[in-house]
Amino acid sequence: MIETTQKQELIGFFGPSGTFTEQAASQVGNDLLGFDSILDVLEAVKNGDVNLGVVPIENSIEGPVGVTLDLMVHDYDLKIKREIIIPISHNLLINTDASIEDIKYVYSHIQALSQCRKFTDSMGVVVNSTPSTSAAAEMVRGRKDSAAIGTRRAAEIYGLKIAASDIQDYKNNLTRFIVLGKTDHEFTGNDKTSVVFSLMEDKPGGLYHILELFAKLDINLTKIESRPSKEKLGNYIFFIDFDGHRTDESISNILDVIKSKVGFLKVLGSYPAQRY
Ligand SMILES: O=C(O)C(=O)C[C@]1(C(=O)O)C=C[C@@H](O)C=C1
Repeated sequence: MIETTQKQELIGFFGPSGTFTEQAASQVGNDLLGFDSILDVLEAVKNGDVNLGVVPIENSIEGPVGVTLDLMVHDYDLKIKREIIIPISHNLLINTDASIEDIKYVYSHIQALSQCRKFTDSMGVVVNSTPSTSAAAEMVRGRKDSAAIGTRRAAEIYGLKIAASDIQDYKNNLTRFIVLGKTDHEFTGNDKTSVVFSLMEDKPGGLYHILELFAKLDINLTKIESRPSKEKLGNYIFFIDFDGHRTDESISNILDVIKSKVGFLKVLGSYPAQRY
C-alpha cells in the first residue's frame, strides 16, 4: 500500500455512481462518495462526513434545480467553493437483449426527462421520474420494455447498452454544478459571487434600486433568478450572481448597502468563475 502524507479530501456527490454529478465531481478529486439525494450531500458536508459536496444547480435547457436553491437558502449555511459547468449528453439505455421497438417505459431524473421531452414524445412512451439518472439505469436492469436516460458510465456500471445517444432536445446542453464546503474560495482575480435576498416591501423600483448599484459600478451580473419566498403568494426571493469577489472593496460596499435596504441577504459564496 502506498502511504500518502497529504490527506485526500473526501468529496460527496449526488449519486449513486453513474450520475452526471459524479462526472462533475471527478474534476474535483478522486476520493468520491455517492449519496442518494441532494439533501443527503448537504447534510454530509454540514456534519463533516465529507469535506466537500457536489450538486447540480442549473441547466441551460430546463433552468434551476429548485431543491438545491431552496436547501441553500432555508436549511443550510454552506458556501460555494467552486462551480463546474459540463456539457450534458443524454443516452437512451436499454437491456442488451432488447431493441428500441420493445420500449414502452422510460425512466430518469426529472431534469433529464425535461431535457429530452421531444425525444420521448416521438417514441410514444410513458415516462416516469426516478431520484437520479443512475437510479433509473439500475431500475431498468432486466426489464426488456423499459429504458433509462443517463450517462455512458451508467450503461457500463449497470450492464446496459446505448440505443441512442445525444438525445437531448437542444444540442447545447450545459449543467452547472456547485462544490459546497464550510467556507468559500479565496480571491483569485477571476471570481464570481452568489447572493440571495428578499425585498423589504413590494413597492415600485424595489428590485431596480438594488440592480442599479451594480450597473453604476459597471459590475456584470451573470444570473438573476426569482423563487417563491414560501411565505406568501406573490412574495419572492432573488438569486443573483455577479463578477467579482466579496472581499473586493466595491463589492463589499455594495453588499453593505444592499444589507441596509433589504429584508434578508445571504452571501452564498465567492469562487473562481468558469467561463464557457
Ligand atoms: O441524475 C443525475 O445524473 C444528475 O446528476 C442530476 C442532474 C440534474 O439534476 O440536473 C444533473 C445533470 C443533468 O442536468 C440531469 C440531471
